[in-house]
Amino acid sequence: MVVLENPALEHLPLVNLHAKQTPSFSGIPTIDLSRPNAAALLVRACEDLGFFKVIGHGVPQDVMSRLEAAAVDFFSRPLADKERAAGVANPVGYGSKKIGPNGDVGWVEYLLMQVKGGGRGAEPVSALLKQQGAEELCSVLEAYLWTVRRLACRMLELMAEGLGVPQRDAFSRLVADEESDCMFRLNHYPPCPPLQGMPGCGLTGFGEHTDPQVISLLRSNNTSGLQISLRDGSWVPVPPDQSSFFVNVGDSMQVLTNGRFRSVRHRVLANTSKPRFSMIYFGGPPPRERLAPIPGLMGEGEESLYREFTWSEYKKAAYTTRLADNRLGQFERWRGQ
Ligand SMILES: C=C1C[C@]23C[C@@]1(O)CC[C@H]2[C@@]12CC[C@H](O)[C@@](C)(C(=O)O1)[C@H]2[C@@H]3C(=O)O
Ligand SMILES: O=C(O)CCC(=O)C(=O)O
Ligand SMILES: [Fe+2]
Repeated sequence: MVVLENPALEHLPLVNLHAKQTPSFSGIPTIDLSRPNAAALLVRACEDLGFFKVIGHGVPQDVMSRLEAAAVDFFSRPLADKERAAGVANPVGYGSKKIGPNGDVGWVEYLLMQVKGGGRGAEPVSALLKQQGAEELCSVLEAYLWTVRRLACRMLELMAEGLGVPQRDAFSRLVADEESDCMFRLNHYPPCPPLQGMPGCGLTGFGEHTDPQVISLLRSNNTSGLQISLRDGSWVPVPPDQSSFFVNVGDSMQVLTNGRFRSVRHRVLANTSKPRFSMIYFGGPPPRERLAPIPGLMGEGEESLYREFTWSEYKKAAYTTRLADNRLGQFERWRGQ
């Protein structure tokens, strides 16, 4: 495996590892999708934390490990090869250290792809990859995206059921549509030695942020680094588990539930001894979709916390922000009144 070229550590953001702890935190909820109480537990986790771990998900282990192996192989190529094979990220393609267009950086290299129709192929990056000898990555990607999209829809249906929304596909239809704007990301965080002269500081792999989409499904290898933020602003580590999925509620889901589900802030710290590989499916709505609270969820006289906007407007606005910004803030109705 190659380590990122030109590390320039001094330009990467640091975090204080001695920051406030939360003694009362009872751990990341683990939900077994094969159990009959899954719908109620999903709702509780989305309301409390906006984050949970999923077991009994039905995605075959070999699909996950084959994709990881293909990703490890891709990231081990020379930089010029990776850039040629995927194009330089803008925003899709291969990126190293630079995240997004507005000056964010992290100790990470990645492959970001647009996913057609929620999970029916990662065009056009995969077309390029195929030409460049990454056939295994493309074929296993197809199988992975197909199963992970099904999993996303199943969880979104269970959430609707758990919330008592009569229309079972109220959320899932958004990521299942032919026009759905989903993305897929492979991240590689090389190990980073402890910072000399700065004890208690860690290097940021991927800075704190919320995901703009409806739902994100993350699978990683067994290397730690992911953290989530609780309501009091403290950070808690997420123990890695390569056989499970970790799911976060995105900004769009917070809007669809009028703030009942919480879009969780999360970040990744570089690990000092082992590389971390993660793969994340971001389920997003069709560009023209109007995002507003689901009517069946609104109490009598309840008003939307947000002014109405389309996913395409939200995504465009997101790309003018820095990672850590509160992207939903500018769409809140009562802001500044
Ligand atoms: C700094 C940025 C990177 C990002 C686009 C943005 O301007 C703000 C949102 C970022 C994010 C976070 C979740 C996903 O990783 C991502 C693909 C997304 O949809 O929004 C990234 C964007 C990116 O890396 O292009
Ligand atoms: O790589 C990870 O573990 C999380 C990355 C992430 O949050 C993202 O890509 O949006
Ligand atoms: Fe994220």
